[in-house]
Amino acid sequence: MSLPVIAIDGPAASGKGTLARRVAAAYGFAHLDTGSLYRAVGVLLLRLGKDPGDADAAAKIARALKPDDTILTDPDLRGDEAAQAASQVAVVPEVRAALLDFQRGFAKHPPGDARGAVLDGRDIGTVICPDADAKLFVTASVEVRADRRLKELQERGIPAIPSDVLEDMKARDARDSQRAVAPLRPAGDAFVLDTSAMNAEEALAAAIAHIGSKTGLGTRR
Ligand SMILES: Nc1ncnc2c1ncn2[C@@H]1O[C@H](COP(=O)(O)OP(=O)(O)OP(=O)(O)O)[C@@H](O)[C@H]1O
Ligand SMILES: Nc1ccn([C@@H]2O[C@H](COP(=O)(O)O)[C@@H](O)[C@H]2O)c(=O)n1
Repeated sequence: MSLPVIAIDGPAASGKGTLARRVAAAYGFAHLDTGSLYRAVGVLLLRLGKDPGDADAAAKIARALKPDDTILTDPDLRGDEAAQAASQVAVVPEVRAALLDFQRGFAKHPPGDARGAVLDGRDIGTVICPDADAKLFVTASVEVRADRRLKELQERGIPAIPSDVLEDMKARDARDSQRAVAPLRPAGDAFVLDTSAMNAEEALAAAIAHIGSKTGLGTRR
């Protein structure tokens, strides 16, 4: 019998990662942040001194990526350089193809004794898990998202110029939603959750209400 899968997609800093972690904890599911896979490919490419636009080198790295590779938890993945490199390697069809089995493997056989899987990214509901039991598309206005990212950077002690953060966010949105392969868009059957005026608790409550209505699943507490 297959285990339940929840797909959570959305643009940068929409809060999908925060929501995915909380949904996974609420249901006792394993969570995969699929952005970290693209970030890992981007960072490894930069460390080899290659250009993030080098499609052949990026595809080779993506094919070799394994679930227990230490790069997947490397703090360098969280930086803006990694985010920009990730969105460049993410346009390469061979990179996306190489990471497909990794993600579907996680959804089908989540690690440990997890009772299901939550995957967050850009194409989970449309490409990776089109048969997911529930799909959410988390969004917020680009200004709200840039403000969240700015606060996050400030909390980490990283200096940032507000207008640069907003422009970077717009550039990544454009690259992610306009690429030819697996562009960022809500699946036809996704529940669109605009968190512009919601805090993380309110977003979680709305997500749980939707997941419950679609699947009949109850949370652990
Ligand atoms: N509903 C919310 N209200 C306010 N802040 C939020 C909300 N959800 C998340 N945040 C904060 O916004 C920032 C971005 O959230 P998060 O990392 O979850 O976004 P993301 O969509 O996964 O981003 P990315 O795609 O860039 O990894 C974090 O600092 C997080 O704590
Ligand atoms: N399913 C996915 C996940 C991510 N990407 C690309 O990676 C970049 C970084 O993702 P974050 O979620 O960590 O911000 C993102 O901008 C996408 O270009 C993807 O294509 N598909």
